[in-house]
Amino acid sequence: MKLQVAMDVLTTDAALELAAKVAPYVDIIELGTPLIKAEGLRAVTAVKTAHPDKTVFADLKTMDAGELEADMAFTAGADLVTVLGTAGDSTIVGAVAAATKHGKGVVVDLIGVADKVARAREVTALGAAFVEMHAGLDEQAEPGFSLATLLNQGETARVPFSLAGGVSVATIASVQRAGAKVAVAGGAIYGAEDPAAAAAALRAAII
Ligand SMILES: O=C([C@H](O)CO)[C@H](O)[C@H](O)COP(=O)(O)O
Repeated sequence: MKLQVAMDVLTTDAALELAAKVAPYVDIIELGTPLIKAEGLRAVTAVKTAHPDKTVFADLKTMDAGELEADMAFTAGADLVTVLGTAGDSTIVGAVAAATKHGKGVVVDLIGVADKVARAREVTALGAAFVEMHAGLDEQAEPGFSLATLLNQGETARVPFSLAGGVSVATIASVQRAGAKVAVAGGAIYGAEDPAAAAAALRAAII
């Protein structure tokens, strides 16, 4: 299983500083949606330039204009971009067309999708590289939130998936047991006093 750091910081400088600390321990470096909204795709170019050997993931959460937005991000240096699973099929097909043109990939983020298992299968058939079983920061803060539902949905879907929803050292082994190809960790890394040590601990917890 691969490890992805989600950089939900708000400036390119902070992203570059964080990426430099954690790069030795992660496979995929994600520029979070708030970062891209704050800094634009120049942040993607800056991170890819600093880490050409890493997979750079632009969390665009595209809902429309799939081909255009994906093309913009791939041109800026992204290797993977996200499109929302709640988007129409034509948006996902458009983004996949851009990915094919650039030799890159589309990840479909299932945040907010009611039937994640069914949608995961549909978008995989449309050409998604993998889906993201995702509970966002707001959903994680809701009373009664549990990672167990996401783990179960990932296992049940039987398609390639990543998992994001407050993944920590305590839970990353369960993410791997559920069959995820990528574990995504944001707050557990960027919120730690020592992000490099936190990333190293997550890496070490992968069996
Ligand atoms: O995608 C994310 C969220 O929508 C804000 O951009 C997070 O990066 C993702 O949830 C992973 O972060 P943690 O949940 O803090 O691990």
